[in-house]
Parts: sequence; structure tokens; C-alpha cells
Amino acid sequence: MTAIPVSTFLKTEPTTLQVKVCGMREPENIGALVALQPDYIGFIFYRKSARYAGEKLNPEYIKHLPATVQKVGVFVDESLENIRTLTKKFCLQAVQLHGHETPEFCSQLKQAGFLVLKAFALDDAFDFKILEPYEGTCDYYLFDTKGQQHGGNGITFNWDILEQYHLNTPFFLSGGLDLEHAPAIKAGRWPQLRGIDINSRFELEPGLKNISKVKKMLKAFR
Ligand SMILES: O=C(O)c1ccccc1N[C@@H]1O[C@H](COP(=O)(O)O)[C@@H](O)[C@H]1O
Repeated sequence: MTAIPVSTFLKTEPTTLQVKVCGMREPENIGALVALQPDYIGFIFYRKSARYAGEKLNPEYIKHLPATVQKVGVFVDESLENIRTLTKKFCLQAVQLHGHETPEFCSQLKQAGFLVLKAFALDDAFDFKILEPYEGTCDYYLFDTKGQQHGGNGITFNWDILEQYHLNTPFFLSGGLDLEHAPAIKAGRWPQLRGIDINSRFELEPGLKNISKVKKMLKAFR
């Protein structure tokens, strides 16, 4: 009898999750991270963040990073004009919005050609109906933990609430992600999950990543 390959029975191929590494600002650290080829690298342009990159970043250095790594600007209730200026200055392809940005605001950035990730802060009471007006206005939602800060709180939320997510827009999981979470994330209970965003749990200090730890996380997702 001839064995039938298991793939014959699989309806969908398993998708590889994308990995974004956020909160970068030191040139050597950025270079070491880029050598690991994450899918996205994030720079925080929110002045109140401990990871604020703004003036520390050399635009020429950032502009010439390999195109294989998408550069993301992270903003909190920033004006369209400032976002336009900063994305141009650093040649950023994507924007991640952590404030009260409206669907219209997201739409304008998407129409301008940016990849748009709209962040939402989740807790057990989160109502996914809030997302309905955002459908079609951004490329990904980013589900972060509701905390004291707009982002970078370093704590996970109860992922059980994601079972209630039934919209079409794919999402990134974020909020206190650490190496220990890799197996549960990869178990893939959420069909719309497209990627993860790692940040404060991979730091030596704010704005400086522990590259060997990041390397282990990337390996876990490849
Ligand atoms: O990291 C920050 O300081 C930050 C500030 C303002 C908005 C977003 C920020 N970071 C984003 O927060 C999430 C969760 O980070 P953590 O893993 O809990 O530290 C992540 O998506 C970062 O991109």
C-alpha cells in the first residue's frame, strides 16, 4: 500500500509569524539586530517614552538599513504633519499608532502608502466592537496590554479574550512578550494572528536590546 502524504489532508499551509522588534535607538545595537533579519524594526517617536529615539537617531544611518527589514515609527496621538516629516526624514515604511487615532486618521496614512498598525490596549473588559469602524483602514491591529503607559508596560494581558476576535483584519500580538511565551503563541489558536512585537522584556536597559535573547526568540519563530 502507498502512503499518502499528510500534506494531502491539510487545508491550509501553516503561516510563519512575523517578528517586530521595537524600541531601538543605539546604532551598534540596531546594526546587530538588523543582522538577525527581523521582519520589522521599531523606533519610538513618543517623547514621554523611556525608549524615545527621536534626536538620538542618525537619519542617514537609519535610511540605509537593508530594505529587507521594514522600519516602523511608533507614535502616540502625533499630528499627521509630524508623522509625515519623521517618516520622510528616516525613510520609514510603516507606522504604529498607540493613541486615540481615528479610523479616518489611519485611512489617510494607509492611502499615503504606509503600512499601518493600529494598537489597542486590551484588558478582560475590552469590547472588540470598537474595532469595527477601523476595518479596512489599517493593515494590522496590534493587541497590547492596557496599562499605565501608552505602550511598553512589559505585562501580558489574558489572551483568552482573543477568542472573541472575529473581524477580518490580521493582528500582531504584543504586551510583555518574553521567550517563555513562544510555545503558546506558536500553538496558533488565533487564525488572524500574523506576527508578534517584542520590546521591554528583551532589554538590557530602555532602548538597548539584549541581542542574544532576541536571537533566541527569532529562532523560535523560524
Ligand atoms: O515601548 C514604549 O515605551 C512605547 C511607548 C509608547 C507607545 C508604544 C510603546 N511600545 C510598544 O508597546 C508594546 C508593548 O511593549 P512591551 O512588550 O509591553 O514592552 C509594543 O508593541 C511596543 O511597540
